[in-house]
Parts: sequence; C-alpha cells; structure tokens
Amino acid sequence: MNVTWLDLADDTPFGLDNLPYGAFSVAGAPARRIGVPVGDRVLDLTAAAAETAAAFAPLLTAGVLNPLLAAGPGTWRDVRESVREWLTEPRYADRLRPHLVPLTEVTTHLAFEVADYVDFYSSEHHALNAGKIFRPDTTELPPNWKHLPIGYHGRAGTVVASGTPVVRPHGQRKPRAAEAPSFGPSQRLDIEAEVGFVVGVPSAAGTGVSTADFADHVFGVCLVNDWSARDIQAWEYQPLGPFLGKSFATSVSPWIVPLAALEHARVDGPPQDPEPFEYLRTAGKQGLDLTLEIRLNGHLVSSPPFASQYWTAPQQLAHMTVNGASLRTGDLFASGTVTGPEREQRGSFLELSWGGREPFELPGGETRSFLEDGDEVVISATAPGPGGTRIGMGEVRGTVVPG
Ligand SMILES: O=C(O)/C=C/C(=O)CC(=O)CC(=O)O
Ligand SMILES: [Ca+2]
Ligand SMILES: [Mg+2]
Repeated sequence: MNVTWLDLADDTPFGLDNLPYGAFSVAGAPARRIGVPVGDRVLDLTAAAAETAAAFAPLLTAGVLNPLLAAGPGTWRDVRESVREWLTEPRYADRLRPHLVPLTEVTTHLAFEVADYVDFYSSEHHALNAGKIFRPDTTELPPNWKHLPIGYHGRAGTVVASGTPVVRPHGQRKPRAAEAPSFGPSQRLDIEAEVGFVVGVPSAAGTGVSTADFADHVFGVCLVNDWSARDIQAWEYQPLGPFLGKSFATSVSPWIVPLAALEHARVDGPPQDPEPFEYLRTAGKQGLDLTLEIRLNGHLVSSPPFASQYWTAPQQLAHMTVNGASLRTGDLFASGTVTGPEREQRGSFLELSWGGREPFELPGGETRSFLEDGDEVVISATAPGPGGTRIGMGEVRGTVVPG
C-alpha cells in the first residue's frame, strides 16, 4: 500500500507505517548497529544515516538506542520522516540497497540500555484472577486498586534480550499445606505477557510528568515477558511485594515500535469508576488496541487484548512521577500482565491453569500448569495500522533451561 522501491508484501508486519527500531549485529561483524526492520530485511540505520550524511547520524553509533531516545520528539520525527523518504524515493535505492540485511541473517540485542524498570498491575481481570488464586478468601480487588495504578520497582539489570535462555531460579518456597519452607529450583515457573513503554526524555526531580505530557517523554512500545516463579513469589511477597520471584529475568522484544506508528491503534480506555484524582485524568484515546498472542512450544495458548487494561500508560507514567521521582533515558515501565475477560485471554499460566488446579491441554494431549525445562514461550503482538492493515510488534522469545 506504500509506494516504495523495495519489494514489500502488502501484508508485511514491518511495512512503511511501522518502522520500529532496534539493535542488531551480523555474523563476522560483532559491532552492534541500529536497525529498522522493513519487510523481510533490516535497514542498517547506522550505515544509512552516515551514507546520507544525516544530521542525526551521530545519535546512531552507540549500538543502543539511548542517544536517539534522549534526543526527543523533534528528532524522533526527523528520523522517521527520513527513513520513509529514503525507502520511497527511487534516487536513494542504489545507495541504500547495500545497507539492507535479510532479517534471517541478523542477531538482535537489547535495543536500549535499561535505566530503571517498573512493573504495574493494570489489568482488572488479571488482578481479580491473581487475587482469587493467591488469596483464596479474596473475591474483590484490593481497596486501593481503582484509585491508583499499583506497581513496584523491578530489577533493570536483569532485563534481557529476546532469545536469552531463562535459567530456572532457585529459592525458598512453602506450599500452603507444608509445615516449613524448603529450598530448591522453582516448581511453579511462569510467564507474564506484558506491554512495555520506553522512556526517552528525562524529567527533573521534583516535577512529575502529567498525563498530557506523555508523548514528550515516551518513545515507544515493546513486548515484555515478566518471568515469575510463583512458589518463590507466594512465600516472599508479603508485606513488601515481589522480590526474587520476579527479578531473575525479564525478557523484552527487540524492536521498539515508536508511538507515531500506533496512531491507528489508539482507543478509549475502559470507563473508570470512581473518577480518579485530577493528576490521573486524561482526555482522548489513551488506550492501545494491541492483540497479544502467547505460544508455548509453537502452540497458541492465549490471545490477551491490551485494550482491556484498566489503567493506561499515561496514567501509569503520571503516577510513577507524581511524588517528584525523576525519569531517566532508558527507563522501562511495563503494563502488568495483560489478561482479558475470557479464559483464552489470560496472560499467565498461573491463570490458564488456575494456580495449577486445572492443567490446560496442548494439542497432542500434553498438559501444562507451569513451565518445564526446555519449554519455549513466544509472545507476539499486532496493532491496527492504516486502512485495515496490521502493524507487527515483533515477538519476545525465551526457553527455560534447568537451574
Ligand atoms: O496479586 C498478586 O499477589 C500478584 C500479582 C502478580 O504477580 C502480578 C504482577 O507481577 C503484576 C502484573 O504483572 O500484573
Ligand atoms: Ca508482572
Ligand atoms: Mg521480572
């Protein structure tokens, strides 16, 4: 649907309306470069910017997106417009063709150096399910849940690139029926399918970022798998919240989709009752109609709808800075597990197997409650693009290896 000198399939997830950014290398040349997937290739943006003597070329030589993230919305727009121009105007074809690498030949890496990492808890369906499973006497949301987007600060240093093997964590756990805790490898290793937001422009301590200023700070969106050891988590988490049950690995997808590519995905968030405090109010469409898919060993096990999240990303950002906490370039905040109202829209195995009490079936007759060694989980997502097209968010992949 776009005019381009490239050979692009009409239904490619990486068309000219998408143009996400990531870091990659190729065999024999380990230096990391910034790339933009288009069709079945990756444009080496580091080389293309140098080739065309673009003013922003120096922002693309660090092997991570951080300098570009820090440059802010004006530069983000310039880069996006330049890439579109390069890929549409035939006069660039000969100069840029050498900088297009087949996607199958690249190794992707963490796209940005993660500064701080925050994880929220913004799906009402997930919060209700998790409450019922972890706290069987609970039938309702916690009393604070509809007043503020609950979150916790996670471990930035263990955010890993898609494809990084996930080592089964060891820790303390105490099944409800057991008298005393025991120590060993987690027996309830799980996933959480989430959407991550990547901060570009920092904010000063003491100021806070209003919901209206979201797009002045946030660069784009990725997919997150917040690996969770449910047995370690259940024993350790009260009263301070998640600690070792979630800090061993958090996987992120390689391509960061800029907010500009998600204009057609914007939808109203669900109605909020009670009306939130002034600093959490928003106007316009602040939700995103992303459809996630979770595959276990190649089998589709769930399709969580992101549009069903109660709290939106601008509200999460406003909340995490309302106390005056500053933002840094590379901060990552994740939505929390994305779970919809239906069984086949649950974003964790905890929910799919209802705490292990209802193992779910895979094609071929196998069943699962939690992850076994060798299991591979792939979370992918698409978003509406212009004219009925779909934009690909890529995927985040990880295989469990014995601890
Ligand atoms: O309800 C609980 O005790 C625990 C919930 C979670 O583990 C979820 C969490 O990490 C936040 C989220 O991903 O929604
Ligand atoms: Ca989580
Ligand atoms: Mg984690």
